[in-house]
Amino acid sequence: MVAQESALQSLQRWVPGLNLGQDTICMEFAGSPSVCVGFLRVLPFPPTSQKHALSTNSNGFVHVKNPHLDLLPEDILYHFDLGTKTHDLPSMFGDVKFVCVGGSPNRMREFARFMHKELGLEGDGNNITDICAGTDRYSMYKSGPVLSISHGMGIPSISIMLHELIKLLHHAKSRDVTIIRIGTSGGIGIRPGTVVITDIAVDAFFRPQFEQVILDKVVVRNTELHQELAENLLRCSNEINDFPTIIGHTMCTYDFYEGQGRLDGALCSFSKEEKFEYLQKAYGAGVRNIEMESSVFAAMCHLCGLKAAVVCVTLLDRLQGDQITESHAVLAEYQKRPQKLIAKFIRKQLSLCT
Ligand SMILES: O=P(O)(O)O[C@@H]1C[C@H](O)[C@@H](CO)O1
Ligand SMILES: O=c1cc[nH]c(=O)[nH]1
Repeated sequence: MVAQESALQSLQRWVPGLNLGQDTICMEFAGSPSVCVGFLRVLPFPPTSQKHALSTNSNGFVHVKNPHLDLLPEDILYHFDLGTKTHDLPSMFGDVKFVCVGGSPNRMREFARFMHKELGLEGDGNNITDICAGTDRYSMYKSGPVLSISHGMGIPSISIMLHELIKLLHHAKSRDVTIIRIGTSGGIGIRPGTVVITDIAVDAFFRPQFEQVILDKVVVRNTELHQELAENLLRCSNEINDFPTIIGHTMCTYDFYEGQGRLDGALCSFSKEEKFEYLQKAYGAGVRNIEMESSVFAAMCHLCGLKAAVVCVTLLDRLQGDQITESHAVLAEYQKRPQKLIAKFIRKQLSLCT
């Protein structure tokens, strides 16, 4: 009990306003020693400035927070079909400055081709090869300093990819990396085709946190994204002036159907009225879109010192319906919007445009 109290006191120094309770929950913070204490209840919004101070990474390298890694003779990144002994990761990835991730392998290949052209790289980019061709779990393409990777659907899939990606960037000694998820989502109360830049990812209870079960404990992780990066991206979109873009909260769910309040799944255990009440409540809490990866993405990037953003286009307004009824051509054009925005941002960062 004595040890627990002193850990709690030290946590309170990091997070003023931390509330003690009887829940079996742990809270982790970027930049702190690996703090994990039982019997805590945490307030949802530790002050922003404090959290950024905690995650500041002075040398620009990507943090891995796992002391066991140093003991491995070789690190096999199994789902990428890459490894520290079989591949020269620093020469393959040491120059990476931007990592863009999204659910679909085809979308991420198209993005890599698009970036190849946007960066004025040699050739037409059409013969760009999948670095992870030895596995069909994920696809990975590299266009100059831009890495483009697919992550599949949902939290478990993107989480596995991120563990291996963060280790890859660490082994490669990549520095000052910005990572952006470019995806699709369902909007709430906004015009389909609107691009939402996430300020904070929230769970299905609208709490800005991600809960990860580790051994027999629930560990609560912060899901705030990089606010300055979000505002910078919004400015880029205003300059393009081609499609509506807003900053808002993104709700991350474990399911596309019942988990997102849809009435059209194989199962549905609630009424139409309950669905609307829930979505209106989400809107009232600041949620403007729903997808399935942002919370773990924000949490892992924050802990590892990666500057991260989530930029998702909305395919429909969930207050108007559940089914995605737009034509393939319209959906394809919508999916291109986050890509155009990120291309503009990267070009600006590399001083390739004003
Ligand atoms: O990046 P994508 O477009 O795959 O993200 C959303 C969330 C789920 O993965 C999927 C559901 O259709 O789309
Ligand atoms: O409604 C939607 C559309 C895309 N992706 C989601 O997760 N939900």
